[in-house]
Amino acid sequence: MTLVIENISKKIQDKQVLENVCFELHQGEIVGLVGRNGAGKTTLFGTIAGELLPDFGHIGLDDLDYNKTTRLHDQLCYVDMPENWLHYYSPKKIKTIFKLAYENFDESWYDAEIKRFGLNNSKRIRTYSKGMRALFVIIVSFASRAQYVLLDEPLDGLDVLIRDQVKQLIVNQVTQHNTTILIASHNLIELDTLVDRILLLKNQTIDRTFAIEDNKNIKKYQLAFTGEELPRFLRESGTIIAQTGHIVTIVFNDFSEELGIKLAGPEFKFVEELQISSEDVFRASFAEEAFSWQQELEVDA
Ligand SMILES: Nc1ncnc2c1ncn2[C@@H]1O[C@H](COP(=O)(O)OP(=O)(O)OP(=O)(O)O)[C@@H](O)[C@H]1O
Repeated sequence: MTLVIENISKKIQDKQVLENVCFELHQGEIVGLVGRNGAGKTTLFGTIAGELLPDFGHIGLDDLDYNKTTRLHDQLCYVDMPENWLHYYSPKKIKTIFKLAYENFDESWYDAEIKRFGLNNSKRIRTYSKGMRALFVIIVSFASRAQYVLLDEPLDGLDVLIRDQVKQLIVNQVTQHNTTILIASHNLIELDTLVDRILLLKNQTIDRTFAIEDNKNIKKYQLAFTGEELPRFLRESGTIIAQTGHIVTIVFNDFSEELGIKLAGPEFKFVEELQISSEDVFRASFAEEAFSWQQELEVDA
């Protein structure tokens, strides 16, 4: 089964938030969704889940239209706490609601996890702390046993110990149930340890998809140049994410043998390849904005 997001466009109050968003999610994948604040991640989740109607485009599960096929609705779970009305209810009550909504709801697993994490079964979710709410969302979403689970900032507000447990829950869910999980997060370091690939939402659309593990062409270097000026080919072939005097940290999206030869030349005092992370790719994708802010700060100072 494949979830197909096809040409989704959405305007909110005359503002184009999403435009021609296209991607597919396959069974058993964990995929990250990243973007700047206000990029439209939550809007995209709401649109995929059918809470918001797209202006154009459609969400398909294989050949069927998700929004128009009611029997598909237990194949996807998105709980957008705290906005969701569910927060007025206790886990005990929510169980009865979810059992009606999700045919394969795993009651015994749900009860066991609520108990294991010490969540109060009779207290309304709105009285929970931020971290407890986040934990509850993950438990109820996974207990639905929906094929597709959308998690918006699932690790936000969780302490380190619970975070480790939650990451384990995510991995177990995929290995044991072949669930597909789409995770929106600003925590790129943690995403790197979880996801198979990352979708970058920029300029209202999926600007790029990347997988750090598989992509041997994305490289990060730290180097010191010898001359007065930064060698021009660096700016043309890479994105500088940090510079202090003659020392530069640069990300190459498409590293080649030819570039490797140039870096070994006399223009550089030292050249060292560094381990790349999604955070570096993110910085490189928004380098122009970061650079213009830096310039504004320097003018103000
Ligand atoms: N109900 C609304 N009314 C007006 N504007 C909205 C509404 N919901 C979202 N927007 C606007 O749509 C844009 C996308 O918002 P959204 O919450 O989807 O972004 P996001 O990527 O999830 O942001 P963040 O990372 O900060 O959570 C923003 O400019 C936001 O102001």
